[in-house]
Amino acid sequence: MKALTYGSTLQFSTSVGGEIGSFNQNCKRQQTQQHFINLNPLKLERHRTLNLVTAHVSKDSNAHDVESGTFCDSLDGKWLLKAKGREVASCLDGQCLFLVGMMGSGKTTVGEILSDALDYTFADSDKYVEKLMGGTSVAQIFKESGEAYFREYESKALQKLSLVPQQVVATGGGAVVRPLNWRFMRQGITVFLDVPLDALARRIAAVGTDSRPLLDYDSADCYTKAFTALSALSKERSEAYANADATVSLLNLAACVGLKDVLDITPTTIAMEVLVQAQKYLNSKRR
Ligand SMILES: Nc1ncnc2c1ncn2[C@@H]1O[C@H](COP(=O)(O)OP(=O)(O)OP(=O)(O)O)[C@@H](O)[C@H]1O
Ligand SMILES: O=C(O)C1=C[C@@H](O)[C@@H](O)[C@H](O)C1
Repeated sequence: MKALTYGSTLQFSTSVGGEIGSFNQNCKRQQTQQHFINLNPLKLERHRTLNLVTAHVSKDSNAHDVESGTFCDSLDGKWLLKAKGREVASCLDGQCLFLVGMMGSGKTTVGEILSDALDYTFADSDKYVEKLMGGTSVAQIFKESGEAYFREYESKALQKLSLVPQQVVATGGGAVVRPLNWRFMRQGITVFLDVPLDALARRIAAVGTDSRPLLDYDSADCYTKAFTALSALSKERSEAYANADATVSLLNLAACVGLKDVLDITPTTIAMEVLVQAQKYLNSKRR
């Protein structure tokens, strides 16, 4: 049996039913190539005891999965995410969590997972704008009425959404540029999903640029036009994204879980890191 040693960096500390358990992920692979998941037996609610001391990782097949963070998508990983979610929800005390980041950074995908972990509802500000506009798509609004018009409605959407407690909100990629929007987002906490441009362009090229009007402007191949437009937008917006209360850097996270390609990090692993960073921020505010 292989085992993983989890020592630091990704710290999933859970407090459930009064008992504390900790899940520490050591990013540095042991010289010996020995892997060992060492988790304290966790006393669960309803007196169920989950013994997470060992995760059975077969020699050949599953070791890579664990190292790559797929562990987080296992049953134990999902349980840990839920436990962490409860812990962070109690610190949030009903405040919303706003995800900010470039188009394709995973705000919707990760946001839905987070809402489940926190027992929050999920809202997508682009979808909210479409609802306010009687079902007209964002791409159509850009085409028919222009970006400035869309931005007005985006601010209205964020204002409305900021009034509803216990929500995870996936914001539009450009929401950060308007100071007014920060007033609404500051009602809750903001987390920036920082994804390298090349990875964003590869993701977007896989689904096409049709629904993302700011990227759909010339006849170059999908990857090139996405990369070119994202680079320009990212330059304009990097300072604004840095205003977020916490940042999840996919580059750091990939290094941490021993992955070469950030696109191999699962949404559940990213969601866990959002919770870890959000909690760090909330704790620092308390001090
Ligand atoms: N960690 C991930 N692993 C694999 N695919 C992902 C991951 N995160 C996002 N994706 C995929 O990337 C694409 C973009 O993700 P998503 O829609 O969540 O991003 P977004 O930040 O909400 O984008 P936008 O601001 O443009 O609406 C989707 O096709 C989604 O399935
Ligand atoms: O980055 C942006 O400016 C945008 C991102 C999308 O979420 C949409 O809000 C819209 O396509 C504009």
